[in-house]
Amino acid sequence: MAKPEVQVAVGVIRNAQQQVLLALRPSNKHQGGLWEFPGGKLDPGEEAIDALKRELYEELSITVTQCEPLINLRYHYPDLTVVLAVWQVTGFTGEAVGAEGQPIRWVEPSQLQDYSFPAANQPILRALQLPRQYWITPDLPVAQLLEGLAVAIERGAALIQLRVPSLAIADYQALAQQVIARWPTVQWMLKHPEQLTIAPSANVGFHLTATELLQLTPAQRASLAGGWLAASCHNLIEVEQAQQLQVDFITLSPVAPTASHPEQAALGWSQATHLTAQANCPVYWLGGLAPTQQVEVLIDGGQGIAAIRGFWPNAL
Ligand SMILES: Nc1nc2c([nH]c(=O)n2[C@@H]2O[C@H](COP(=O)(O)OP(=O)(O)OP(=O)(O)O)[C@@H](O)[C@H]2O)c(=O)[nH]1
Ligand SMILES: [Mg+2]
Repeated sequence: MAKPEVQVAVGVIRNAQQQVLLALRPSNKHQGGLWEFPGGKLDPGEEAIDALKRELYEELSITVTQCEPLINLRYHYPDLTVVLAVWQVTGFTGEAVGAEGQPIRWVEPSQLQDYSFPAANQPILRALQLPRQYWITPDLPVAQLLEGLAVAIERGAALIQLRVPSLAIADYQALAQQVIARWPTVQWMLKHPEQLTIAPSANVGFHLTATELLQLTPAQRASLAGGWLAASCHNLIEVEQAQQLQVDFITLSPVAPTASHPEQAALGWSQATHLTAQANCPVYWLGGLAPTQQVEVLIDGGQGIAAIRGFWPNAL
């Protein structure tokens, strides 16, 4: 018999202190005894956003006034497949209470890793830690690059891929060490580690090309576990490989035609939406997008936008 599949709307609720609300699932329920983001199943014919509002009123006695999509996930438990539409709730009225008798708790985002969640929730935790913009460096001479980085970081760049293909590996390694030391609060994504002697850590991860992703073995993946691992994807095979190897997030490109790669066929918006729905991890859309299109990307399931020219202060 086919496994049942349930559609679920889930809210990551933030209060004014930016804490996140967790509820304890009753022990007699599916995934009981674990902490959850409040929410519940869609009624037949109900839209996810309406189910979110209804469930949060029923379970917590709050009325949602402002929210934005965070991530859409499909997860196969042994007994059940869940399709989670996860929203970030940034405005609500009323005071949250455990209206069904469930214990609730406001938690600092940095403390979320101390709680046990259903297995489906891992990508939600990653999406929460990642910003909406993924900055990719243009291939510039080092002095100009450092100048641009200083401005970008000043403007809020928090996740940056150091991509400088024209640099020899020794020079790239020196530059990477320099920027990590100078801007330790930035999350740096470096190129493939086999050529580098920098280890993954809390603020240093690696971004694989699609070719590197397709060649990555589970053992190599395990050796990269100390930091974020990302990969560039352009089609379903790569997206599935990323999922298989539990890559933390991906870029999907090119969404629209770009000046830099005019020969590459663009995915187009609907294919990008389709691949994002298959990814089960945070997806940054890349290529031919303006930063102002961020809202549309979020609505269609993306984590946000990745860009080179679109973000960089002096990239052109
Ligand atoms: N609410 C919620 N459900 C989750 C999360 N993660 C996760 O895998 N689920 C799964 O999603 C499914 C639906 O959740 P639910 O039990 O809240 O549904 P509900 O409020 O409609 O409850 P009910 O079945 O008592 O009417 C469950 O199988 C649950 O295990 C999460 O973070 N929050
Ligand atoms: Mg529920």
